[in-house]
Amino acid sequence: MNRPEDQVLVIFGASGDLTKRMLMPSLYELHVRQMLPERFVILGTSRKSMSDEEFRLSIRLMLEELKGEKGLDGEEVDRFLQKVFYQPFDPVGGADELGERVMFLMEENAIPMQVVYYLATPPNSQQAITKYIGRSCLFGVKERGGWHRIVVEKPFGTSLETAKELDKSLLQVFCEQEIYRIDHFLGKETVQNILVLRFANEIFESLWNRNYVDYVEIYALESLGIENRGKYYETAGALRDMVQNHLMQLLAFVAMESPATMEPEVIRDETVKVLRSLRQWKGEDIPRNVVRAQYVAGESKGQPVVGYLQEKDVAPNSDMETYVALKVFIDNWRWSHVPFYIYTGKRLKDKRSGVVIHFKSTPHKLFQGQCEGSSCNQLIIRMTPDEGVMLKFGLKMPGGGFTVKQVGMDFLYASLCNNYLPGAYERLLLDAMQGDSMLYTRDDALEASWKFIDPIVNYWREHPGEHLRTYAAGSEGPDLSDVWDVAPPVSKEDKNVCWL
Ligand SMILES: NC(=O)C1=CN([C@@H]2O[C@H](COP(=O)(O)OP(=O)(O)OC[C@H]3O[C@@H](n4cnc5c(N)ncnc54)[C@H](OP(=O)(O)O)[C@@H]3O)[C@@H](O)[C@H]2O)C=CC1
Ligand SMILES: O=C1O[C@H](COP(=O)(O)O)[C@@H](O)[C@H](O)[C@H]1O
Repeated sequence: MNRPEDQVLVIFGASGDLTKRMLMPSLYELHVRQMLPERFVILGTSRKSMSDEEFRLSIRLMLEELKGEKGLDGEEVDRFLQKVFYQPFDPVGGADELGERVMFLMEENAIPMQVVYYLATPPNSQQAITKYIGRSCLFGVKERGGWHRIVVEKPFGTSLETAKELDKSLLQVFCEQEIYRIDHFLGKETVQNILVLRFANEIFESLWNRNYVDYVEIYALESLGIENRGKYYETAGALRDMVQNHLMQLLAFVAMESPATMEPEVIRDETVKVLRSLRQWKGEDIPRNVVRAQYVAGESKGQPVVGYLQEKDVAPNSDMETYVALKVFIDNWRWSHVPFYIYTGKRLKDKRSGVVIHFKSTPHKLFQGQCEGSSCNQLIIRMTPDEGVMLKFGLKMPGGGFTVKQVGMDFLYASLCNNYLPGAYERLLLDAMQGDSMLYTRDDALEASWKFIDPIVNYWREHPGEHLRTYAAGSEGPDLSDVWDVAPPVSKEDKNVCWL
C-alpha cells in the first residue's frame, strides 16, 4: 500500500485520554510500519500549557506503559517523536497562534498545504473549534492547490436535532466529502471482513436472506463499567453510546445488498439503504421490542463493584440504561420477517462482541437429538475475544445409531502467523490521511440512525424508570425470557471444545 501524501495532522484534545491511549499509539505503529507520509508533522493542541518536550515525554511514557519498556525500540520512538509538536491553544478567545504554528511547521518541513484536523475533544467544544479552523487555519488552501479534512469523534449529537446542528456548523467550514465521522468499530478487521466473507463466498451470500436465515444476533458486551465517564454516560446510556453508532453500522454491514464496486460512496449508499429500511418502533411497540436495564452492585473479575447509581457523576435516581436489548426488523425484500437481536451492556460477565447468523432448521428432522431442538447451523463472526469465524453444523456421533451433535469449523485470525492485525484506529487514521472515507459515517447514515433511536429515547423520557430492569454487575445481564423466545448470547467457550 502506498504511503499517504505529505501532510500535517492537527490533533485537538491532545492532552486527553483518546489521544494518549489510542491516537498516538496507533500513529506510532504506523510509523514503525513505515505507513506514515514521508514528510509528516503531528501537531497536538489543547488548552493545557505544555512544551513540545513535555508533550513528547507524556507520549513516550504512554507508549512504555502500553508496550512495556522492553517492547519498545528507543531509537524508533525518538524518530517518531521528532515528528510530534505541541501548541497550547484555546479556540475561544485565542489569537492566531495555532494557525501560525501550522503554517510555520508546513514551511519548515516543506509540506504542501495538506492538513487533517482531528477533533478528539468533548462535543461541547466541537463547534468553537470548527469555527476557529474556518477563521484562522484555512489560508486559502484550495486556491493554493491543497486540501483539508476534518475527523470528528463521536458522539455525533445526542438526538437527530443536535446531530443536525453539529453537521450545520461543520458544513459552514467543510464540505461533506471533507468530513470524516469516525466509528472505530468499522476500523476493526473482523467487521471489514464481513464484506469479504459475504461477497467473496457464494456459499454464504446465496444463503444470506429470509429464505435461509432464521434470525441474527449482534452483540457487544463489556465487563468494564462506565469508568470515569459518568458525566458523559448520563447523557448517552447504552443506546446512544453503542447502538446509535457502532451497532447500527455493524448491522448495516451484515444486512446490506452487494455493492456494485468497492468505491466508498457505493458502499456508503448501501449501508444507508439498510438504516432507512429499519422498522421504526413507536409507542407501546417500544417496551415490547426494546429492553433497558441498569447494573446494581456485584462482582467484576472477583472484586466487589458498585452499582451504576453509586458511580461518580451519576444522579442517585438516574434511570439511564447501562444495558439494552433490541429486536429490530429490516423491512425490505431480503430481510422480510427476519428478526435481528441487538445486545449491548456494561459490567457483564465478559467482554464479548460479534455477530451470529442463525440459519433455519431442516424442514424434516430425521435424526435423534438433532442439535437439541434448534437449527444445527450458525455462522459466528467473533470480534472479541479470539477474533475469527466459526461455522457450526450437525455431525453423527460415532458408534451405533444416528445421533446428531453440533460441531464447528473455526478460523482464528491468530492463525495468520505472519500477518499483522492493525488496530481499528490505525486503519481509520490511515484512511483519513489517504482520503478514503469508506469506513466513516456519512451524514445521511447518521440521520437514518437517529430517526430510529430518537423515538426510543423520547419514549423512555416520557416514561421515566418504567420497565427498567436490573442485573447484578458481573452477571450475564437481565432475564429476557418473558420478552422474546430467543435466549441472549451467554458466555460459553466455543473454541477448542471437545465437541462430541
Ligand atoms: N477516550 C476514549 O476511549 C474515547 C473517546 N471518544 C471521544 O473522544 C473525545 C475525547 O475523549 P477523551 O479523550 O476521552 O476526553 P478527555 O476528557 O480525556 O480529553 C478531552 C480533551 O479535549 C480538550 N478540551 C476539552 N475542552 C476543550 C475546549 N473547550 N476546547 C479545546 N479543547 C478542549 C482537553 O484539554 P484541555 O481541557 O486542556 O483543553 C483534552 O485534551 C470525546 O468526544 C469522546 O466521546 C470516543 C471513543 C473512545
Ligand atoms: O465507543 C465506545 O466503545 C467502547 C467499546 O469499544 P471496544 O472496541 O473496546 O469494543 C465502549 O467501552 C465505550 O463505552 C464506547 O464509548
